[in-house]
Amino acid sequence: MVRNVELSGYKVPTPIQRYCIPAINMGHDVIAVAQTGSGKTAAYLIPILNKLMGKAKKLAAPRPGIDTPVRAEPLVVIVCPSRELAV
Ligand SMILES: Nc1ncnc2c1ncn2[C@@H]1O[C@H](COP(=O)(O)OP(=O)(O)OP(=O)(O)O)[C@@H](O)[C@H]1O
Repeated sequence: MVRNVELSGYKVPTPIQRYCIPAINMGHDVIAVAQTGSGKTAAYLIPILNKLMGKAKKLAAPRPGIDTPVRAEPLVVIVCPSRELAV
């Protein structure tokens, strides 16, 4: 995960990321407010992706002919205040 963040060109976390990423990694719920362009998206997506990595089997939907029990369920809900931010 850290390597991929570095490959994205992110060398230093923004202030909102510095506070949010450790808190989310510890399992806390977070409500954060910061101005546009301050890096809020990565502040929640980096720890979310970190938690989801390695859980592909759990995320996979059941498929016909495959005996291994797998299930599909939402693990993350991201709420946006407008349609434009969601697309
Ligand atoms: N740690 C970082 N280092 C360098 N660039 C970053 C970092 N975090 C985010 N960025 C870049 O800064 C830009 C703005 O980030 P982003 O759009 O995620 O901010 P935001 O706060 O979510 O904005 P908005 O309020 O519009 O949703 C993007 O191009 C993003 O790739």
